[in-house]
Amino acid sequence: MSDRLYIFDTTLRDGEQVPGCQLNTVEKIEVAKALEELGVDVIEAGFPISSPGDFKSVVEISKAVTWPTICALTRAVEKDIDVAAEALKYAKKGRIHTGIGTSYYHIHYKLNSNPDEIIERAVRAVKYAKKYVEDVEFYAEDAGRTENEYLARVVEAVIKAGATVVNIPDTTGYTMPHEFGEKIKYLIDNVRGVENAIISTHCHNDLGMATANTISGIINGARQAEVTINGIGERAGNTSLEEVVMTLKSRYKVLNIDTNINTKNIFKTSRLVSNLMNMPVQPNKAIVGRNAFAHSSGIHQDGVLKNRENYEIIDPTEVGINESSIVLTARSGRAALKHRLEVLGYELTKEKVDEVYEKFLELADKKKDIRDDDVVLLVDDTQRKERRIKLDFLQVVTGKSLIPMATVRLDIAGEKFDATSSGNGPVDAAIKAVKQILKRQVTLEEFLIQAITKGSDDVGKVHMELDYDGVKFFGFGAHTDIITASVEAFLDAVNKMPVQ
Ligand SMILES: CC(=O)SCCNC(=O)CCNC(=O)[C@H](O)C(C)(C)COP(=O)(O)OP(=O)(O)OC[C@H]1O[C@@H](n2cnc3c(N)ncnc32)[C@H](O)[C@@H]1OP(=O)(O)O
Ligand SMILES: CC(C)C(=O)C(=O)O
Repeated sequence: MSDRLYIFDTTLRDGEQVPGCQLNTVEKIEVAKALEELGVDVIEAGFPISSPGDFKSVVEISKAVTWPTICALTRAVEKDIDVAAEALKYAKKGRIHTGIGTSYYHIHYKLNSNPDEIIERAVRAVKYAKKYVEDVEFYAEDAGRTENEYLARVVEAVIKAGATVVNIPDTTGYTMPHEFGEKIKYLIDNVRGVENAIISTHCHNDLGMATANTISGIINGARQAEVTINGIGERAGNTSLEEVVMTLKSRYKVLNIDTNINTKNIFKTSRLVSNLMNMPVQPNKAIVGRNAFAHSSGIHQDGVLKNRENYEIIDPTEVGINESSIVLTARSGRAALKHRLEVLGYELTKEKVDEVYEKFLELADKKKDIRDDDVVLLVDDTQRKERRIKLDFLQVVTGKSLIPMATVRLDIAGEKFDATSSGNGPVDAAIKAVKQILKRQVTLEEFLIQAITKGSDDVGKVHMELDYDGVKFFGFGAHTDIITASVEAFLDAVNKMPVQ
């Protein structure tokens, strides 16, 4: 039979401690409702004594949320507990989360106390909170750096005092997975009455091991994990909800542990939190980062297109992402390009794909990522080769305090023609040189240049409208060099005119 892990979300408390991530009450309610929809068991809604705004948020979240337990944080201080209890009065299921530091540092340098006095304060706080609510969670702050024998004494005492959940935080993110796992196992094996409480993990990510430590704690008997969306939280952050949940889901056969999380809501909740808190998700963040299901190198893309599971351990739809993405870069191969062409509606022969691929590599070496627009332009560009009048060569001299000059060589039905011209700008000089060769009376009626995306490495798109003998001809060109794009657009229109 499988075991159940309770998910305790502290995005609205530990996550919200991050500078710049503070939310107002309305925003907090929106996040709380999303967390409820996601299926978390406990929402830590705030630290009510800390400010009137946080107090109000805990009150309003308690009213707005239907079934998850609403938790409020306190110190081992009676006034904190009174205020938390007051804030939780509308919660259908309320929990007070109280606690105190237990490491040598915290006892001596933060609390100016001693180990026995800390146990007394811990017990007093739990008993005091029990006057208000049945569900009392105790945290042994900095448990990660607390000696196991002493920690076991603290845990035993608070469970005896009535704690229903005991949180073993690695507050400073100091432990390694084997140490954290051993700590949890030590408590499970040595604390009398441990079966009367749930042991919880609350790991910070200072050494990048928050998720590994949490999983190690779970393997060793913890049955509640304290997590945040996107792993946000004090300093380097907390354990991320999505990483823990998807580890349990992906490695179910080994771990045999369930959660109540509706994983299909993970991505949208991640984006909601990121947007409301102005906290971008790093692109390579596991599960929810922009690149978590994006494949950019040719060998991987080919593998994914043959069978997604060659390079993906999670089906992106399981976390609410529509599909894996194949990102075209200079490291992509023909399989990826062909796939993109097909998505865009092009069925090209192998030879044609090879031709487009060569152009694609030239462009991809200049431009960081290739978008659909670029691919369309590349196909158009290879078709351009079949035209009667082609641009063979273009050289432009331009700059501040210089007269712009352009030299153009055109290939007209296999014969080469050169011309040089000045102009009031480099485009004007180039078009004048082209006109010298063509000797046609064409008028440029409209000229539009656009950058397709955003970077200075972008492809410039040029649209032109020419008038020849009272008839309009439209031309289109695209290139990372806008003067080349302009000449190509001009020639595109000219190629559509009747042959002289
Ligand atoms: C590890 C964590 O993430 S814990 C949660 C951290 N979150 C926050 O701190 C946000 C909310 N905090 C606050 O709003 C304020 O710090 C308050 C309201 C709690 C206290 O404010 P102040 O009374 O001005 O105290 P201040 O913040 O300067 O110092 C904290 C005091 O609490 C004591 N303290 C710290 N933790 C605990 C605890 N768990 N139990 C009892 N006392 C504690 C400190 O020793 C210090 O006491 P001292 O002034 O006698 O030395
Ligand atoms: C208050 C506790 C649970 C905490 O946030 C920590 O120790 O990191």
